[in-house]
Amino acid sequence: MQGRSISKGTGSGELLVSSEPISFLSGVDPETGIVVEHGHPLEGQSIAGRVLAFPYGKGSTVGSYVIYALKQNGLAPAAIINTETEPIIAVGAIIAEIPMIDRLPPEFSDLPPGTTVTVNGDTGEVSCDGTS
Ligand SMILES: C/C(=C\C(=O)O)CCOP(=O)(O)O
Repeated sequence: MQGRSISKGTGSGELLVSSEPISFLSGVDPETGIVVEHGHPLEGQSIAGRVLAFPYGKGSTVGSYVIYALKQNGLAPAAIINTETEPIIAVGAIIAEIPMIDRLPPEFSDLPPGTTVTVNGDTGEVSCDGTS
């Protein structure tokens, strides 16, 4: 599936999908990689090593730095997919060198949980590697 390149590089992992936006500052613990926002659909789940898909970022601009801190701590997502990104997530992914794309076709939402996907941030493509 073809999307838009945001941050270069290639990353593979199990798809973790949030129907809701994510605030990295105060919403994700950079020391554990776990979503800690109360009531968030991903609350309690680790984003480390996953291909993290969510609509777009929300909250503080400091979220870019939290994404960088996650990478420094070895807890970053393998790649990020947004429906339509905005500067906080895009900057975080670029400075942390996390592959990132957005603007995928609607069929992307048909991929079942547990699918392993590869995100190519150079070309903007995502490919399905199978289910685990
Ligand atoms: C630079 C900021 C905070 C800090 O140094 O901790 C301000 C961030 O402003 P937001 O309105 O939260 O983006």
